[in-house]
Amino acid sequence: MAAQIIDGRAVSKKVRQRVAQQAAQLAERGIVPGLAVVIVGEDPASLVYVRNKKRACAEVGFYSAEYALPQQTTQAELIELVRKLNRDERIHGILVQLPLPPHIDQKAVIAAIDPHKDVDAFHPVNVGRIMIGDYAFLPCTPAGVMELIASTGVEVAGKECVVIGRSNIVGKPMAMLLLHQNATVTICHSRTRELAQVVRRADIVISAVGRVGFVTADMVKPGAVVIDVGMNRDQNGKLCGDVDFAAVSQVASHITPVPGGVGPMTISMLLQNTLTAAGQAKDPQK
Ligand SMILES: Nc1nc(=O)c2c([nH]1)NC[C@@H]1CN(c3ccc(C(=O)N[C@@H](CCC(=O)O)C(=O)O)cc3)C=[N+]21
Ligand SMILES: [Mg+2]
Repeated sequence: MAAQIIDGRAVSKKVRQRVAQQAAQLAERGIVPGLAVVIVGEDPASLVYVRNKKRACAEVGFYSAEYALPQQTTQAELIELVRKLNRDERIHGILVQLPLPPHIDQKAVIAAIDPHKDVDAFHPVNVGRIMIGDYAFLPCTPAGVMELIASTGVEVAGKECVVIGRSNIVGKPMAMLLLHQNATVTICHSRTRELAQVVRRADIVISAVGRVGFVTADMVKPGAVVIDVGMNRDQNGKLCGDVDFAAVSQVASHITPVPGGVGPMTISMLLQNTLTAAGQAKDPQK
């Protein structure tokens, strides 16, 4: 039987409706949530994401400011802008689009962001808070994945969850969110032995590898939930995930498509975090 397709755009729309309602309530207190998006260089894919984020902000009634800096911007100049945004009262969330050009130290830039405005949850303070389960900001992509799993009605507690990929942005925080919901979590990576066998144990598989066709049908336990975080381009330049969707959807119980799965949720959770940041900011009327 074919898997149920998890509609990331539909789940995303619900989250954005909730965010828009709460933004309207904040507006009564004179607060308009504001997001600054900073991009260095002209990577066409990054420019598309930035445009999507800007549009999403407008849809939920947020203020947004875009800073498009030239490729040759120095680290000092970028950090100076970040510090200016830290002080800017209209801005509640700061997103510095990654990756940055190779001459800029990503860690130094992330560390310069005020943790209260770090809506990506990449700052070491926020990463640490995720680790101990005491967080204001959820890491956007993993949080989006949790919402998608919740939308299936499949219980996470006690389940075998396998995360493929160990990045600081997806794999590691993903494992933490699953653990906080009492899953049994395994993280697989390029050095994992018998990866297919490990993945086959999973009730819930989350792939964040970055390789077309990495997750094949033989690696998936019948009835498993399969979440595809991959964002790759195939030979024809078409956006696709890590999962062999046609074959795996014959084995899984629920599966996310790419596009239309995790991607739209990432932006919704970014909006959610910006709203949270604005709600915790000082009330301008007091
Ligand atoms: N500081 C930082 N934070 C990020 O969150 C961040 C980043 N840097 N750098 C780049 C990645 C990538 N990312 C995406 C967000 C939404 C979609 C998205 O909406 N995708 C749509 C399709 C988009 C299309 O058609 O190209 C979908 O999957 O349906 C994709 C990718 C956020 N990122
Ligand atoms: Mg997607």
